[in-house]
Amino acid sequence: MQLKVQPIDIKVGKYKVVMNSIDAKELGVHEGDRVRIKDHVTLTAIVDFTEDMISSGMIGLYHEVQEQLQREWTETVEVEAAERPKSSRIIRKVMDGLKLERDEINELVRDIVEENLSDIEIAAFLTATYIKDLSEDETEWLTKAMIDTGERIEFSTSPIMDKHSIGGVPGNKITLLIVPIVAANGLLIPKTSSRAITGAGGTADLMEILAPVEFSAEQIKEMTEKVGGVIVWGGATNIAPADDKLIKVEYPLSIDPHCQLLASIMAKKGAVGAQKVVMDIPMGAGTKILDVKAGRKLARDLISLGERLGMDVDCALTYGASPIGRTVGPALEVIEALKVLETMEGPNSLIEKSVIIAGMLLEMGSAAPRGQGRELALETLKNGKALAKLKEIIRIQGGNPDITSEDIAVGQFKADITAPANGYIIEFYNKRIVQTARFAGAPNDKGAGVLIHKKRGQVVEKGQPVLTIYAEKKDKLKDAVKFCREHPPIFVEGMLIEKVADLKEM
Ligand SMILES: O=P(O)(O)OC[C@H]1O[C@H](OP(=O)(O)O)[C@H](O)[C@@H]1O
Ligand SMILES: Nc1ccnc(=O)[nH]1
Repeated sequence: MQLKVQPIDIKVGKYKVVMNSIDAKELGVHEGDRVRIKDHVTLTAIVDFTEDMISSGMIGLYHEVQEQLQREWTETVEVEAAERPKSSRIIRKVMDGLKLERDEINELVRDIVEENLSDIEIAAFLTATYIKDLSEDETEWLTKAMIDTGERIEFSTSPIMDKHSIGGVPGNKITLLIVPIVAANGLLIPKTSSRAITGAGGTADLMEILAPVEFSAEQIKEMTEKVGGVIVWGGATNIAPADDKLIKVEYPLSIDPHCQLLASIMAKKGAVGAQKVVMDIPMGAGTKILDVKAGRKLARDLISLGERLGMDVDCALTYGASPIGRTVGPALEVIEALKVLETMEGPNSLIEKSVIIAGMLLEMGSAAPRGQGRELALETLKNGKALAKLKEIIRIQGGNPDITSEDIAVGQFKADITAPANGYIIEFYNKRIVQTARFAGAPNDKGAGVLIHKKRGQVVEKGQPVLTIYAEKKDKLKDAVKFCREHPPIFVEGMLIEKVADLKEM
């Protein structure tokens, strides 16, 4: 079928076209099916429908397709129905709970990287693995395929250190302290982070307030060799490029399936050439890992996957049932982390967790004798060497090294959430805190988030502020306050959970 080209100058991150339903029917394609566009080059694209947007006889080409075809809009193209990629059958196999061959996993990852799969197909793959985990072999192949479809960094010195958190605990800004502590002690740590997955601010979202986070693999190597460390966004690099494409679909579902989490983290570590890695596994109610048993299993899986990739992995099971520190959301978290670096003033949960994990890295990298890593890490914080190193990292990434915690702006709209009764706070719901911060606009609105005044175990009086919500937009603040009122993130001893009068309502 010959169709006249209508350019649509929107980037959708995939080869996608819009067709009128009459033409689509004639061609025998449905939404989500593939068409082959034949011009001086041939490409396969995913079909979208919108009757009013495109008239019959025309085909809308999104930016990526136009770029590939390099044609003017007046021209026509030949369009024919195409088969779906083989990967959609492979995904079906995962949905049926069947084991995949290594070649199939390679093909699937290649199609993810080359944007040949729709978000619906990727969501089906992720959901299937959420319901039934991939085997150890499949997870190893997935990780290796993710590494092999991108660039790799090879350093000429060793050891190359790295850390990663599995996420799931709000306010986990520890990377901003750990990377400079480790680099200040002469070790190399090329840290790649993701943006928020289930939270309200990933490390990449935080670091972006201080400096650009988008660099090529080559630049990461160069910067790390110069100053000892970087904190960059993995998604901007061609390092394990499948990772961010999967995370983009995980984010709206708020899921991080076990095998995907392993592959996502370990592919990034493998691709930067990390040799000695510490994993932070936050545990407890409202986190990704509910108890010690599950935490130990994940630790074993991470260590064993590390062995398969030739990496030495140690794990820290950490307390995650309450947020780390007192802030959740990018700007608030950066302020809190900088204050600790500047003055050592800050919550113990943040300082202690950071120095313990930094200490483990210092010992693994032989920068501190066994048993003395924590002390050295604390000393590096106290004597200002960590702050000086963070400034070097900010400078080399192109940010302003003179920035202080005072310079960082939070959202101009704010509202307090007060205690509903007198008593001890006996529950603190992580997920509701994250949801509140997300309703307020985090992580995209950097100034949005939640400041926590009172934590679990503390006494409150009725009417006393427990949280302050910050937002950059008034409407978002309203949404966050409404959510918080309907789903209180804290529970004070003695509060009523629910009144039940009629069994029929249950
Ligand atoms: O949004 P949730 O799922 O909580 O966690 C995702 C965060 O956890 C990891 O932290 P880090 O890079 O080790 O500091 C990721 O890179 C990301 O920043
Ligand atoms: N799935 C993931 C969890 C935490 N960090 C990541 O990079 N990826």
